Formats: sequence, structure tokens, C-alpha cells
Amino acid sequence: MVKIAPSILSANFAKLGEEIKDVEEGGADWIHIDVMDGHFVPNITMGPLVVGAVRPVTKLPLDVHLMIENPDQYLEAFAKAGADTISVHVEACRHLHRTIQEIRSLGVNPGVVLNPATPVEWIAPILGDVGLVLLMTVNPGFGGQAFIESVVPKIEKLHRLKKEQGLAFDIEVDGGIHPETAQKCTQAGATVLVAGSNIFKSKNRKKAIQALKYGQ
Ligand SMILES: O=C(CO)[C@@H](O)[C@H](O)COP(=O)(O)O
Repeated sequence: MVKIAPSILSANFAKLGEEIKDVEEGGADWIHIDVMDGHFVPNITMGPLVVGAVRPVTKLPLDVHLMIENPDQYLEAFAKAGADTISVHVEACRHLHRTIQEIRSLGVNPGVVLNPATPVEWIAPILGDVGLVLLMTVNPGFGGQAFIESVVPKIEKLHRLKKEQGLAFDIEVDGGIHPETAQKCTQAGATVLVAGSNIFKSKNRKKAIQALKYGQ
């Protein structure tokens, strides 16, 4: 069954704890936390302090997506704050294999992220070392953008490589996910769907989560 990871980027930050409890009760599987530094992406969001504040609020795994330059400098802080998965952009890592090893050595599930225009081939050498590959289905930086259809064949390609190599990493997609795009992604091989506005802007979060999981 596909897992649903609500992105708190679209939550009401003034009552973040309640927002997280609401989606947990609504059937969310992970909580997705978007970290942006104003350099790698043109927006600034949250850091380890927010991850640490959220940790006691939920039993769900915290899925931390680093959209930052020089992620190596902050891995330990996010691990100590309680991240269960830390994903870094291939476009931001000069020594990707070392960064992935470092995340694992901190006792955290390592993930790698590709922007929509970055080919899957870039991460072929490290597929056996990661627990998650996140394929961005929008250009990172903001919630509420339109799904980029040309990423679907990338999901299919990654799914094929995963099967051929007998690997078990999750394939996560993020950006513009609603029931229709969710179905395209799961059919192509996605195992985790990140959704921000579709869940948090909905009056009934439970219904929104169920629609992503099971279709409408
Ligand atoms: O990482 C990002 C944006 O950079 C995403 O996690 C967005 O938060 C997804 O938002 P929606 O497209 O679902 O509104």
C-alpha cells in the first residue's frame, strides 16, 4: 500500500502541533518536513529546531527533505532533532556517496532527491546505498505548483532499475500531488506520495488522505 506523507509546508504554522495530530488521525504514514535555505531554493522555511519541536507531537516517522546548500554541515543536527529519514539533493552534493554514508552512520534512513530536470542515471551508482529516492514533480521551493508530467517516465525508469537490481528503496514523489496525479505516480511505481496543499487546504484531511491512498 502506498504511503502518504503530508508536507507541513502547507500547514498553519501557528498551530503546527494540532495540524500534525489532525493528519496523523486522518491516516498519514509519514510527516514530510521541507527545509529550505534561500540559496539552493528561493525560499526559507525551517530547521532542526522545528524538527525537534515536532518530534514529541507524533509517533509517525519524520521525513526531512533538505533543500539546502552544503547539507553535510547540518546532518548531525537534524539526526539529533529526531529525523527518521534525511534526503539530500544530488544537485547539492559534491560527494554524494560520502553524504549518504554519513546519514546512515547517524542511524537515519538516507534518501537522495532529484530535481525534475535531473536524469535518473545520475544516481544509478548509489541506488544500493539509499533507503529512499525522491523524484521532485515540481521545481522545489514552493507548495501549490502544477505537477510536471515529464517526470512520470522517470518514475517508471527508476522502478525498472529497482526491480532489475532487486532493491527495496522507496520511490517518493513530491509536488502537485492530488488524486489524479497520485494515481499516475503509483501506477508508474511510486511508493510514497508527498502532498501539501491537497491535504492541508482541504476541510476534511482524512478524506483527502484516503483519496490519495485509495483513489476517489
Ligand atoms: O518540497 C516541496 C516544494 O519544494 C513540496 O513538499 C511541497 O510542499 C509540495 O506542495 P504541494 O505541491 O503538494 O502543494
